[in-house]
Amino acid sequence: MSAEPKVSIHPSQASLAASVAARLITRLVDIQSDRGTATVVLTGGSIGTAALQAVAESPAHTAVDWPNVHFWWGDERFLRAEDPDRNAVQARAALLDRIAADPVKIHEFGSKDEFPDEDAAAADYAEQLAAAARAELAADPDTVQADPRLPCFDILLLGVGPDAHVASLFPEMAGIRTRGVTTVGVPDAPKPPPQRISLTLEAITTAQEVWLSVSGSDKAGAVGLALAGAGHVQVPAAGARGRKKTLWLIDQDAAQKLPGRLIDHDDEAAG
Ligand SMILES: O=C1O[C@H](COP(=O)(O)O)[C@@H](O)[C@H](O)[C@H]1O
Repeated sequence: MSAEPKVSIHPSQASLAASVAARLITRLVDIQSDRGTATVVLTGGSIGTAALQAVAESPAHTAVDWPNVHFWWGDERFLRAEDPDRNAVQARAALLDRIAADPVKIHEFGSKDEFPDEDAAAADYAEQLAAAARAELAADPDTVQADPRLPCFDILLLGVGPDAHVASLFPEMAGIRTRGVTTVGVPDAPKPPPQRISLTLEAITTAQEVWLSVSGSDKAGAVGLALAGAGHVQVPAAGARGRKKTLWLIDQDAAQKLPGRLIDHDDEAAG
């Protein structure tokens, strides 16, 4: 089960980041009003980090019950814990250190300070995820999990690289082909740093909602191919879909090669 992509186009990178932030705040409030807690999977990258900063700067963010939000990551760069290039370090500066998040619910990937290599850190994250899934089920036996090894991800945020990579799953490489596990160590990413850790595509597609945020003309080709229905091994972003919603939030520069049938400037269409 996966949702067909919907596309929302924004005039600029700044308005895109503000829109992602506003949507995220609104959805978290909605989810928490139903269930009390919410689970979001964060991304690194330019727009992902700008959107988190926009959340922190929005007066509306106080409507979210932040101590009851779980934060996971779709991928991480395998570096020392406080390296400024780590996605978690950037997310902390942009948002997590500025809200009342519960440290126990901030689930970072392990670092080079703790693990000998990216495979060991990936295995540890898979175990953290599985433990959270077990705890979720114990707290509410009616929880419907898409995969018993994973907690229910309400919203999973992704950026997209110019080569169409998502998380740290790069075209034609082993990570995007990996099946049967929830996380994967990436020893040889073409984008620095080479050592990374990522959720697998199977894990990403368990999310209820997958939101891909993309800005810039250098990514227009990747967006066009992904939305034209390319294969996920060549174009990983094409395979990133949510079970209930797949939402592409892009700016006009990234929309230049969008298949015509998908162009809809009415933002509500992607709601
Ligand atoms: O390295 C990464 O790149 C992608 C895309 O980043 P962007 O700066 O081109 O938007 C990001 O989604 C991923 O989390 C990150 O590790």
